[in-house]
Amino acid sequence: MKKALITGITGQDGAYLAQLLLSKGYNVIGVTRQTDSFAFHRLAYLGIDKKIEIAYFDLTDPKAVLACLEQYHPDEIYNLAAQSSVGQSFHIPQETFSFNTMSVMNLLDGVRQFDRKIRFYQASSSEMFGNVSFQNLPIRESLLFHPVSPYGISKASAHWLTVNYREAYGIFTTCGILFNHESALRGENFVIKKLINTALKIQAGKAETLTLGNLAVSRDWGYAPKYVEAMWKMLQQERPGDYIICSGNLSTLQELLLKVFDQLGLDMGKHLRLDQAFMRSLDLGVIYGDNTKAKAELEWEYNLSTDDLIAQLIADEREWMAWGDKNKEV
Ligand SMILES: C[C@H]1O[C@H](OP(=O)(O)OP(=O)(O)OC[C@H]2O[C@@H](n3cnc4c(=O)[nH]c(N)nc43)[C@H](O)[C@@H]2O)[C@@H](O)[C@@H](O)C1=O
Repeated sequence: MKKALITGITGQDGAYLAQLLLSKGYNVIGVTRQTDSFAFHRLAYLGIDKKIEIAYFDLTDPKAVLACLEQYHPDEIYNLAAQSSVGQSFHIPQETFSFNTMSVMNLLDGVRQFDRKIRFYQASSSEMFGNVSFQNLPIRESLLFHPVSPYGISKASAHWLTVNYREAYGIFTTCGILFNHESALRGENFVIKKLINTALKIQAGKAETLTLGNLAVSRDWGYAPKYVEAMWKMLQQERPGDYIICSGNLSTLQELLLKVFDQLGLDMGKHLRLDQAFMRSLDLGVIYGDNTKAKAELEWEYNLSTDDLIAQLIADEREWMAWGDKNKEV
């Protein structure tokens, strides 16, 4: 039985990836610093909270990382732990940068010291590219990084650390450069989750207003459960590489907002407010990617249109909210 260590197990991607690996017969160990039971609500929702062994420690402590590797000796490590909010990274830049780089350094160096045959996946991000000129769209793996947020800068550093351990020590390390990927398990501060969750509450008479920031941003939005499949595929290849994982579809936030309000029969004029507080010091205008390499080399499939995505997210959110109502104590 293969053993996988997933850091960031309590987040959206950690939960879906754990579900996928369990379905493939893996023994899954999840790493987290959080001890309150609410932290595990995503795993409970998927019905897998009792199937995962949890290791509680801080990834910024190199001794604790090495001890964990020695204790569990995983075949594969999926490093998903991060301060993942771009907006928040402008308010807590030191914490974002130090956690998002030192955690990766400690894991990679732990692998180097303990067992170089352990395979390592790093969660890189489209935020590393920053604002891209029109002729460089759609973004491919070869494009130079020019991040424009403390988060993007931390992810670019972590990305190059991961490449360096591959080149310097021959360790099988791979980076998945993921564009925005959404689901009902997304944190509530991310915009698509906030939009759909609030719109459903407005429809049910449980909320009155949706407050957003910049609606003009264009992004490549995708469905998270499909994206974790690519993470697993990356670690099953003969040779390690870095892959863009995206939908290839481009929409403005305003277009998505209109589609959601339209599907739920809501009046924008009545329920939408704009607030400067949700605008960023620097934001990405238009960004979308080219997933050709992932589709060809990993045989990764992604066929959802933006309309399919919205319909799926609304259906999933309804199920998630109903589960939350029934499991208030979780
Ligand atoms: C690939 C990347 O994807 C995610 O980062 P993100 O793109 O910043 O995601 P988000 O949902 O916070 O913002 C998307 C856009 O929506 C705009 N926006 C407008 N109004 C609100 C608003 O009210 N809230 C938020 N959060 N954003 C808003 C906001 O200004 C931004 O342009 C993370 O997974 C990250 O870890 C990652 O790697």
